[in-house]
Amino acid sequence: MTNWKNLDTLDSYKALKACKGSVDLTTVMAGESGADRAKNYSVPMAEKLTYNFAAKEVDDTVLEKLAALAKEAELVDKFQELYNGAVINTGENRLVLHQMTRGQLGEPVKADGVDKRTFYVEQQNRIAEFANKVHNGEITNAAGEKFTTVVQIGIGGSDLGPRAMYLALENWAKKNGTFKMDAKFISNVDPDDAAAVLASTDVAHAIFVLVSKSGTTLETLTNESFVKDALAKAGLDASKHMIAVTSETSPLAKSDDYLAAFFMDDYIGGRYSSTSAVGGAVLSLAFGPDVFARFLNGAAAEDETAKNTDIRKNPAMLDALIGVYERNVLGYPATTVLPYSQALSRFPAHLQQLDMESNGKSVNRFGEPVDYPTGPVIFGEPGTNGQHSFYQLLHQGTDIVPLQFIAFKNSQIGTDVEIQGSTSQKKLCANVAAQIVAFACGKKDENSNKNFKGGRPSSIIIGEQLDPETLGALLAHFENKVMFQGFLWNINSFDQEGVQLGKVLAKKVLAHETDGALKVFSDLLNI
Ligand SMILES: O=P(O)(O)OC[C@H]1O[C@H](O)[C@H](O)[C@@H](O)[C@@H]1O
Repeated sequence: MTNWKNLDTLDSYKALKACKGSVDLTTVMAGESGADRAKNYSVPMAEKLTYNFAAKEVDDTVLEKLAALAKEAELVDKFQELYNGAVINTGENRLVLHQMTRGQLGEPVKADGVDKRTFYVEQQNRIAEFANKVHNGEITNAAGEKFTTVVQIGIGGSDLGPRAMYLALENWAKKNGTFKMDAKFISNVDPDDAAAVLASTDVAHAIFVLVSKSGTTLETLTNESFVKDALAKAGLDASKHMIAVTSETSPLAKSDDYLAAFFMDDYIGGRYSSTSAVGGAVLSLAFGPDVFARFLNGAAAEDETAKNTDIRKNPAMLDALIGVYERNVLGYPATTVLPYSQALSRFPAHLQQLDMESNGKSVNRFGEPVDYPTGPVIFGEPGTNGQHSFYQLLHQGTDIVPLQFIAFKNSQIGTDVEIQGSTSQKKLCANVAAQIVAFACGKKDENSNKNFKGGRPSSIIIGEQLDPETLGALLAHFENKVMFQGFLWNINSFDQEGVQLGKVLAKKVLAHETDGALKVFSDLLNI
């Protein structure tokens, strides 16, 4: 059994605090020293990705102290307990098994009377069989015609991850001949979301995937009715156009309203569910089950790296430790994810939920207030778009915001043009390289308005090309990073009580059970 202790009680954390200010990026990232760091401060990930931390405010001494912290906080041992089936989600008294959807990292885990790895693989196989039948025309609409579009209805974890993954692989699949069906997504309870998606969809040839782990989410159930209404108006039988993905214990699980139902369970948090049936259904329908399997393999390979006790061989743990150093010792309140890849346009939105819903906590696993900052604010946009938007603050603003770049050597589609001696892909990569050094080193100017102080830390994950395996590895990296940070902060990263209050009050507003400010706002909004 491991010891769960608050970060500020650990001796290695106290030692780490003494390192504050010891690394000046404007100096160490300049000249030969910068070149050495760029070469050596790099850790291999799975699927030919590398995590490079040359431009972080660390040196060998800080790294030594981070390694001591990893050991004292028993990070790898805690991960081991997690994948061997301990009740890590103390708030909800649940196991945490999302890594098991992509592999068996440790001992078999039995829960609810079944072997959990077997259960997840069974669901994958059921989805694969269903998707193959849709693709080969064994499952069709009532007129015997093939389905051409899949529309996912879900919100939060039942939307963001699957949507980001779909967008990440859409062009890759088209280029590689594995694209099967267009996918669309309806998430918001704003009627304009469902109405606009439905208006652009040939509903007679669409299969809808209703995704809700709990089966009780207001937005999703409302959108289900919205879609059923549209299907009825088109003279179609909704039960022949809709499948469900839910947990076996949810109210949806036993309903006859669906063509088929696929299951996840309570041991997979919504924001960790992209590799479960939640992502599996839409991605297998859109790209084929083989592509989904390759995505899982990439995630599994990255999960294996997270078992390593050596911080130079465990990129997620190293990334997590540096993040906590930045948050708690250096005092940086936010971080930004900047993929230099248009395919990852919704990846930052997914990471917002993954990170902030997991680690936005003020009490530890035992319900006691913690005296130190926990999860940072996280936001992002693809580069180079972000450069023409919010980078001004990142370069010259009063807050230092650590940056997390992601870039690939090759584009997905391969169509490119050479202008002024370079392709667009080279221009994209040149920009990310330039930004790393610009942020770290800055540039002196006598005109203070044009002066760049530098000293702004960044990391970069570099890959060959964004494909199913690299995407899986990338996703697993961030999931595992968030998990390790939760361990360091001694918080439960797997529940989300903070989202409840607003939902309860919204119900009161709709029932007109309001007074005070709530009543006035209800009137102002004409509810
Ligand atoms: O999948 P569902 O049960 O419908 O939940 C959808 C989402 O809503 C909740 O409010 C939570 O904040 C999210 O963690 C969850 O992913």
